[in-house]
Amino acid sequence: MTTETTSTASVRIPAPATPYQGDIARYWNNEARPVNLRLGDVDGLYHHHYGIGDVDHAALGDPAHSEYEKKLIAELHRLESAQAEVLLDHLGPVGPDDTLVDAGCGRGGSMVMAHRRYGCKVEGVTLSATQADFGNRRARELRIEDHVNSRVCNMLDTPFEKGSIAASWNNESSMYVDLDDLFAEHSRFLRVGGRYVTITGCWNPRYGQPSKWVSQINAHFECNIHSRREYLRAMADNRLVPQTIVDLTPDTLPYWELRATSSLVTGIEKAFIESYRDGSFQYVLIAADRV
Ligand SMILES: C[S@@+](CC[C@H](N)C(=O)[O-])C[C@H]1O[C@@H](n2cnc3c(N)ncnc32)[C@H](O)[C@@H]1O
Ligand SMILES: CC(C)=CCC/C(C)=C/COP(=O)(O)OP(=O)(O)O
Ligand SMILES: [Mg+2]
Repeated sequence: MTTETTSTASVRIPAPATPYQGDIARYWNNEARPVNLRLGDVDGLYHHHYGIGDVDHAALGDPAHSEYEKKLIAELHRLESAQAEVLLDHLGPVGPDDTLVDAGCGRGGSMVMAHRRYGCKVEGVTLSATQADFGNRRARELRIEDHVNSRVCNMLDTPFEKGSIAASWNNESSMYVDLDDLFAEHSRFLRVGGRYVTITGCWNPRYGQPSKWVSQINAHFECNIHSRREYLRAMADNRLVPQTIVDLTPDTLPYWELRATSSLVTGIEKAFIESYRDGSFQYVLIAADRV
């Protein structure tokens, strides 16, 4: 089912592997929310993930000031980029000759950051041709297209050679796939001793089952949030051994509380805030060694 069906400015578009993947491709092809585009416009790094860290209230200043909304957007963007920096901190030693894989790369903001930090190649895969075109256009504008490349490709079935990749990650993209299939593919293309990192939202087994808030988030994004237990079990089954697990829930709440006050709200803020507060949902980073 990987017949090429069409192509856009810079990418080949294989047929979706499943009807669900076709739905997700359409979802991201049509996505143009101001909360993502206006934040990306701040410095040209376009993210589709959330923020962590303390809000800088001094930088925000007086809410009555005419420049406040602009400052608020810059602050939300700063927290989202801080999230990506923390993910990159956990990739382990990476050199300029290495290649990294961003699985579910969105518009490519994290890929640019990884290349700037390590000078390495970064290969991104997304189901969305719009996103891959966007990421490749940004890479050309930044003159880093020889190092940063996005393609339309199922992250469960990539063209990367066995053992060829130094490190790889999923940043808020693992809730769209079966975790066994996902980690089998990372494990295949990662070299032994390589590093895998994910930042994800997962439901908390201590709560019992997915809460109504988690169900709302799934419906909002057409995704299927896994439990923390599923992550650890699927990693263990696929030669990925957790080295670091960080509960980022307390670090992401300030981002959501700030976002809920902005003009760019999308309606999903309450579900994140309530589920993080009631303990049914957690925002975690897991960094694992490929053994
Ligand atoms: C919430 S966005 C995260 C984007 C990016 N990681 C970031 O931090 O900005 C989810 C991404 O996962 C991608 N995705 C979902 N399922 C996928 C699959 N099976 N193969 C490749 N990409 C997939 C979507 O196309 C989208 O780019
Ligand atoms: C933590 C979880 C469960 C994430 C689900 C995946 C997702 C849609 C992430 C954010 O994308 P986005 O930046 O496009 O979303 P928004 O428009 O809400 O900012
Ligand atoms: Mg966003």
